[in-house]
Amino acid sequence: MAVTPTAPPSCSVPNDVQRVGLPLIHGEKLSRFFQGKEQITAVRGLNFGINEGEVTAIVGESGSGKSTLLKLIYGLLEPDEGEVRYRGWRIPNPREKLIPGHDAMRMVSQGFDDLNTYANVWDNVASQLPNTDLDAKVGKTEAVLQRLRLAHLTTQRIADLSGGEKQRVAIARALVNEPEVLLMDEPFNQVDASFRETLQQDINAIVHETGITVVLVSHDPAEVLSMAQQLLIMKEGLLLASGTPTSLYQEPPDTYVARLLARSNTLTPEEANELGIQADTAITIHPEWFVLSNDQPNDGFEVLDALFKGFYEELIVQRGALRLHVFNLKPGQYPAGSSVGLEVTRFHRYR
Ligand SMILES: Nc1ncnc2c1ncn2[C@@H]1O[C@H](COP(=O)(O)OP(=O)(O)OP(=O)(O)O)[C@@H](O)[C@H]1O
Repeated sequence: MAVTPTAPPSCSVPNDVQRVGLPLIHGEKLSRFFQGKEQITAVRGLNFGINEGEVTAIVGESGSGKSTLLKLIYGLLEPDEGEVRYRGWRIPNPREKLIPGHDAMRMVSQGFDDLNTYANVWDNVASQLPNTDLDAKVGKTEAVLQRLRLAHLTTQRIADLSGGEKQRVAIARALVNEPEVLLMDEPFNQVDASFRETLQQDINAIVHETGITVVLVSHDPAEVLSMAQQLLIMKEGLLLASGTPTSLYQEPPDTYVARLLARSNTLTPEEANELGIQADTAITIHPEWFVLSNDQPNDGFEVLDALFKGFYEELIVQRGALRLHVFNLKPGQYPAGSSVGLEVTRFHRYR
């Protein structure tokens, strides 16, 4: 939903004029450089929109500019070019605001730096609220601790918690002020798979119940494919693509996106031809877009390795110079050294 006219926020920039009709968060020609021995381009020329009440994930390989973009959205860094707007109002930069960070947003950074290690869970969260209304302070703290499944840990010191529990406290601390936007840098980095799933479900439920907008950074898209409505894909400071996880997964706009989202196989036209596919440009075949069989003993691929993944295996197979990654849903059927026939059920052609 596009932004409609509103009064300026408490942290508005003098003389700024609201631009209506934009998405909730709108970035335009946004660039940020750092001075090292040489100039480092952290983000360059980004144009993007983030919708209200959705989860948006910024994904990309290490050093692609994800954290820098998150800090520019929050107002912790000043853009060198371009701007970011929230509800059509420009986000103040650190020179324009005494305590940097937009008033309607809260950020959970990597490494729990904001938590007071020697205080208990309750005090870490409650300290975010003023003492002007003590009943409200207690009620809100209790509610958010309950919501994040921390009610049984209120008297524990942060130092005695697991990484996953600390992450929940950091999120509770950010949410207790009822921000309109929650920004999170690698929120699932230090947590195991089963913990990650329940935390994702809890965040999704909070988005659903409160209408909060969530923007998170992840270097591993597999973590966020199921929870984000939009992905912003970064590479070397550029916004390479944006869209829904499904559309970007099924129809990747280029080979970087295909590799990032699906650990996909990228084949030259000559390699595609070896699989019986006529192509003028590179093609992509995701590892699950194959049917495996024992039917081609002379024309099969040699299994170089069978990597155990639980209910499936990732086979690394080779025929001549052509090497592929293929998923096998019947672990143990094609051990290393055996031969396997492959039929391609689907492939993606780049335009
Ligand atoms: N304060 C800084 N001073 C100098 N260079 C910086 C600074 N912050 C970021 N950079 C550089 O900008 C580029 C983008 O960094 P950024 O942290 O935004 O990437 P990222 O995608 O979040 O990486 P990661 O996934 O490894 O955290 C990198 O080359 C980084 O070294």
